[in-house]
Amino acid sequence: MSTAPQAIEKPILLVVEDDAGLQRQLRWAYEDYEVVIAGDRESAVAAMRAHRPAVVTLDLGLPPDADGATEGFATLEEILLMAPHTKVIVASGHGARDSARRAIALGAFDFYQKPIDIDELGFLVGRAFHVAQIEAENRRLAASQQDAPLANLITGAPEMLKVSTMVEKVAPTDVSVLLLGASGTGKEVLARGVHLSSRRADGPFVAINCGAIPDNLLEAELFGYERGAFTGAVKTTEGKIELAQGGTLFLDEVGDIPLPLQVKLLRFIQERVIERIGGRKPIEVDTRIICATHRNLKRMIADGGFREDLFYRIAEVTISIPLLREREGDATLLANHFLHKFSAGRPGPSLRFGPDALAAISLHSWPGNVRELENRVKRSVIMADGTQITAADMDLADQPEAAIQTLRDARMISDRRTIGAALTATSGSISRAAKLLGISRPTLYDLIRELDIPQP
Ligand SMILES: Nc1ncnc2c1ncn2[C@@H]1O[C@H](COP(=O)(O)OP(=O)(O)OP(=O)(O)O)[C@@H](O)[C@H]1O
Repeated sequence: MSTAPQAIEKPILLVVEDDAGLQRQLRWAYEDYEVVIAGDRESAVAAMRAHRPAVVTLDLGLPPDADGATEGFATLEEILLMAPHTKVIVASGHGARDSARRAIALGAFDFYQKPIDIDELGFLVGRAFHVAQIEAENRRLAASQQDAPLANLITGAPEMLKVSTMVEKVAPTDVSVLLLGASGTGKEVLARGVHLSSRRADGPFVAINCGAIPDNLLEAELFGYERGAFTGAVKTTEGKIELAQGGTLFLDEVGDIPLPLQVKLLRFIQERVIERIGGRKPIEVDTRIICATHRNLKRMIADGGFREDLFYRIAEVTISIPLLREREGDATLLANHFLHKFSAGRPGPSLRFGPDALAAISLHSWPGNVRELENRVKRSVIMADGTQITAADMDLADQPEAAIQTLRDARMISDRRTIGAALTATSGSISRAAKLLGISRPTLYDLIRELDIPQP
């Protein structure tokens, strides 16, 4: 039994040519393409709309200006306006090099001189299809990378890969997520990642740093107010919660919200309804809440600074983000990423890190985490003379001090890691974790406090 050969779709080549003889010749010349012919600007534009060819050959001498090039240029411009990535090969009459040059300046891909040599034109057409295909593939790749929810998260460290896997798992669900991490560790990057991989990705992502807004203004920022609600309330204003309707609300530094406001926030989370300050109308808001803090909320609960009921509402899933110095290799990786970002478009030869800068990057303890690294690289791009960035350009020249600090840090890092793992393995049970670690419960408590270890 024989199977019918599968029809392979040929790429479409649009030939814009008014000469009937040449039209016939070209129609049969290229068997690798589906040739579509157009004799003037109007039919060329119609064919573009109908077929979206990747490659077009265009005779500049089109009616009503068959002896000039105005109609040809107008057609070229319309094609590129409609589909800027089209590869247009223009045909110019003998001795019309200026026209060819102008066509290239307008965005034509290439040109050839009449009379037509079918083989030569075939070669140009083949090359144009090849380039068009590579460019289309690059655009597709770039778009898919841009759209990837965690595209902005640069990391090679296993600890962070675990974090991004967790983000990908919780994102499609509607659970509340609490991100625990020191300043500059990328909490907002991850919160955005959760939003972008969720069903709310088309809705707004509204971020508010509760620690940066004075207590007396925070309520108005979050809940909004009606005109005349207080002195200075000149017009009704929506709060951040309302602005996050249909999307995600990111409450950064949630531990900084004062207790009375915590009560109001809890009520919103339970009832999904808010009232603006000075307003009487309940407003329903459908939003997902992601919180973050660098504080130890469990300790705050014990000290009476944070409501336990609110904690359980905002922390259905908790994700702990490691410090930059705990992510092996990431400081160098990120430094190169930021160097690339900040030196793009800079005139002169490309910059790279010199050996002392690279040593400083891996020895420094990065108390300000990724944000500090980003700022230091930005600074170094401005300060660098020549092509090599030095440790001094990053303001990291005091190596011995950094190294000594690193030894102490190394112990802390290892202690944090081991204790964190024991707590995770025992689902946060202090007595079982202490047993696993071979230390007493009070010692473990002390270490948790001293090393500021978030508890799962
Ligand atoms: N893994 C990463 N890859 C690339 N850029 C990152 C990464 N982590 C953080 N950044 C960048 O570092 C800066 C700080 O990150 P982000 O604002 O997310 O941190 P944060 O933990 O929310 O900080 P803060 O607690 O101070 O608000 C941002 O410019 C962010 O784009």
